[in-house]
Formats: sequence, structure tokens, C-alpha cells
Amino acid sequence: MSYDKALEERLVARRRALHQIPELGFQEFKTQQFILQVLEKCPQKFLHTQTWETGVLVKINGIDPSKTIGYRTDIDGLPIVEETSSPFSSQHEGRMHACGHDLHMTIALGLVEHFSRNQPAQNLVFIFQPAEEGPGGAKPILASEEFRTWKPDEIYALHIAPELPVGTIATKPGILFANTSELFIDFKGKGGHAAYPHKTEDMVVAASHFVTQLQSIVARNISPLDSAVVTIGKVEAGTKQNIIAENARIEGTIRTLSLESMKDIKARIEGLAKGLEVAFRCETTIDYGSNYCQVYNDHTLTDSFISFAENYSPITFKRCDKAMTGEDFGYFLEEIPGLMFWLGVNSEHGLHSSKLNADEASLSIAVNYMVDFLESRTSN
Ligand SMILES: CC(=O)N[C@@H](CCC[C@H](N)C(=O)O)C(=O)O
Repeated sequence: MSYDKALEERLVARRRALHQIPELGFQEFKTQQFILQVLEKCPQKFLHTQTWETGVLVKINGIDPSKTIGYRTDIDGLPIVEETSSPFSSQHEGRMHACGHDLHMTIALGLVEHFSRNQPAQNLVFIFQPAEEGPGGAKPILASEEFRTWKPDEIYALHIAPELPVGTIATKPGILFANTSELFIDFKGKGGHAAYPHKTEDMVVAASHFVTQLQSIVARNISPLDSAVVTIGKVEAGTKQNIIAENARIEGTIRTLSLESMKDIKARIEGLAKGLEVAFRCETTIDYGSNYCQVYNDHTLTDSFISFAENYSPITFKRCDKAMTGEDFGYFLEEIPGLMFWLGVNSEHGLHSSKLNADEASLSIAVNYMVDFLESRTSN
């Protein structure tokens, strides 16, 4: 596809509009309306649209289809206060597109726009999926009637990579992203007056000990040749500086490359919690929230994708290593062969940073590349 200035301007304008209205999982009401408005402006001759919860599914009928090719984007934002001071910063206090889903959606809309004007040989299905950051929209959308009637035969998705230069695409066959499980632990004990610690069981101290104990799991219970992560991202406790807290809560995430390690880590967490109950005379309640399976790229399709990318001159292709990020796109890949790849956006600040600042030049590069790639997949 050749360079098109008007397309580039439309992509940037859409990305900025979406960037200003980030919404959490299954609350993407304005986002859904925005997507539907863009779709309404596309030629409707061979385009069909369905909504599912706060998501949207689009089918473009091919000229002479023998298969259906899928492309998925996530659409939700994160509970982060934006600190970019950009003129198109989030208008939703405490919410930010800090994982690039605004760019992901813009690229998907650019692809729909192109193929609604240039009918492909094969059917194309675009999935605008809610709640990737949690609690997970992929599993329920996969089970939905709307998706099952349009189920693709192969499927693709991208994720922005702040650390890669614009114009770079990276991926690998096999495991790309880790298995994940959320982790929520509540601690309950006897609170009281700050001056009488001997009459209480302090849940600030108990939870602090527990956070420290968790650090030993990956260091001491997982093989050094395996990889795993236990991160606590949020700690909450107490009501006032001179009251000993009777409640504490920690929230985190577990990442592993194998399901066996995930099971081992959970068993170890439960063991440590039992020990803590005895040591601090408290109660603990563990909730694992939602979990995602690994992102596993199909070997044959990834090899074709890589050879296409390596021979596509505006793109620099890089073979990357796996990462401990999670993505519920893994559930699509469990059922449908396909792959996910990284798209370079060259930001000094990384994913989930309040200062993430992706280079918008990546938008038209991704649309042009994916138009040409999807055309190569639909022409045979
Ligand atoms: C690409 C990315 O950043 N994805 C998220 C997925 C979150 C999964 C789940 N809510 C969890 O926290 O375990 C990530 O944090 O990797």
C-alpha cells in the first residue's frame, strides 16, 4: 500500500480522540460508540457489524471466500492518572490508555476502512474486544453466539512495544507471552489503639511480612532454568495513623511459562499464608481473580509472517524473546491458529507508565503493513 497523507491524518485524529476517552473493562461505552461511528462512515456494501457487550464485531465479505481471516484488537484502558501533559490527554480522571489500546483500535479501524473500500478475496472478521486488562473479555467473546457465527480460520493481533523503534516489528513462533493469574489476599486480625500494640494483631505488619515472604518463592522455589514472576502492585491497609489496622489487602499478579509452575507457586502462596495465620494470629483469604493462558504463536503461520516481514522493505523485522506480559488473546490462539506480534512505537516510558508516549508515525506503518500482509493471506 502506498503512502497516503489523508489516511495518516485520519489515523492520528482517531487515535487522539480515543486516547481522551479511556474506559475500564466492560465499561467501554463511549469507546464502543466511537468505533460504531467510524464504521457507519465506511461503505456498507459488504460490511456487517454486530455488538457484543461493550465490544464490536465486524465482518467484511470476501469476493470468493474459501476461508475467514480474523484480526483482534483490545479496547479498554487502565486505572492510571495520565502524566504526559499532551494536548490530547485523557479526559477521564484516573483512567489512561497506558497499554496502547488506543493505537491498537486505530490500526484495526484503519484496516476495516481499507477493506470496506477494497473488497478482499477472503472474508475478514475484526474483533474489538473489551476488558483485556481485566477481568478478561476474550474467553466470553469466544463463547458468544456472535463470534461463533463468524469464527475465523486464522487470526492475528499486535501489541505496541515502547522499547522498539518505529518501523520495527518483532515476534517469534511458539510461546510469546506468559500464563497469568491475578492475586488478591485479604488479612484480618484484631486492630486497636496505636499505643497498645501488645493487645492487637497488626495487619500492616502481617501484610508487610507476607509481601517480603512472597519474594522468596521465585528466588527459592522455582528452578533457576524456569521463569516466573510474582508482583504485588497494590497494598491497602488501615484507617488512620494512630490506629492499628485490623484489615489489610494486597493485590498482585503471578506470571509463569508453564502451568505446572503456576500450580506450584499457588501452593506455595497458600502454604505461606497458613504460616502467617499462625505467626500473626490472623485470618487470610486468597482470591486468584482471573487468569489468562499463555500466548502461543502457531509455528507455520508465524514462519510465513516472518518471511513476509523480512521481505517488506519499509519494515525492520526482529526475532524477539518471550516476555512475561500476559494477554487474553492467548485464548483465541488456543482455538484458532494465528499469532501476535510487537509493533515498535519508540516511547521512553514503557507499558503501564503514566508517561507512555507512543510515536504516532507507527499507526500508518502498521496499517500499510497489515493491509499488504492480509492481502497476501487473502489472495490464496
Ligand atoms: C500486555 C499487558 O500488559 N497485559 C496485561 C494483562 C493483565 C492480566 C491480568 N489482569 C493480570 O494482571 O494478571 C499485563 O499485565 O501483562
